[in-house]
Amino acid sequence: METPPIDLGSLLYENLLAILKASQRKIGDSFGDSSSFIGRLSSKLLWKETLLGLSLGVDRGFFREFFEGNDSIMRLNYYPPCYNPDLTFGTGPHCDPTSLTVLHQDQVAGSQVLVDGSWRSIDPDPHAFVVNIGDTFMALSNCKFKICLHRVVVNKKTVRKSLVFFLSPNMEKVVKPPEILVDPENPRKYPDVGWPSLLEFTQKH
Ligand SMILES: O=C(O)CCC(=O)C(=O)O
Ligand SMILES: [Fe+2]
Repeated sequence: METPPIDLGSLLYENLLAILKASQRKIGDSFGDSSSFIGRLSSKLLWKETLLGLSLGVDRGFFREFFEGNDSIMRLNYYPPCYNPDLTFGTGPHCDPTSLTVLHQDQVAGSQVLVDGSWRSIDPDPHAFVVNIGDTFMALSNCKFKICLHRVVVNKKTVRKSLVFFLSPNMEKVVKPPEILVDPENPRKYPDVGWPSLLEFTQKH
């Protein structure tokens, strides 16, 4: 009998939403609670073992092991209105050094991504998360997944807020793709690199 296809998009969305809802109550309580939330979010993200693992054909244990004891962080961004929005950015063009970024924006537009040489807005949608590939995941996937350059523009009138979760390995980890992603046609694109060195390199270049 054929197994019904998994709706990975819904699975991801339902999981993230449940965890974020729980966190909104908890973050107000104390920092201790918010850090335990980060632990839960990173260990329960089904997609890091299913969506990404499946699409790469990588054994699910690989990501579980790589992200064990991860040093993920959460950032709350606040962009005040700007008198001269054409002269500055909320956040200048950059790629995230971390593995994966899960972003939830409020109803104010501002996030943009570079596609084929032009900047495109990511329309705010309360029912959607924006998921970015970071440098670490690009190296881990032997460049099968690509980083994306993004930025935030500001506006004259309205405050903008966003909530960002950065999935990162712990500082002991060496970033190295699984063997299944390396063969003579797809040689290693990067040498083995410790996560702290990769982080430092991405911040300096
Ligand atoms: O606020 C946003 O939409 C994006 C923020 C961002 O790119 C970041 O915090 O790395
Ligand atoms: Fe970013």
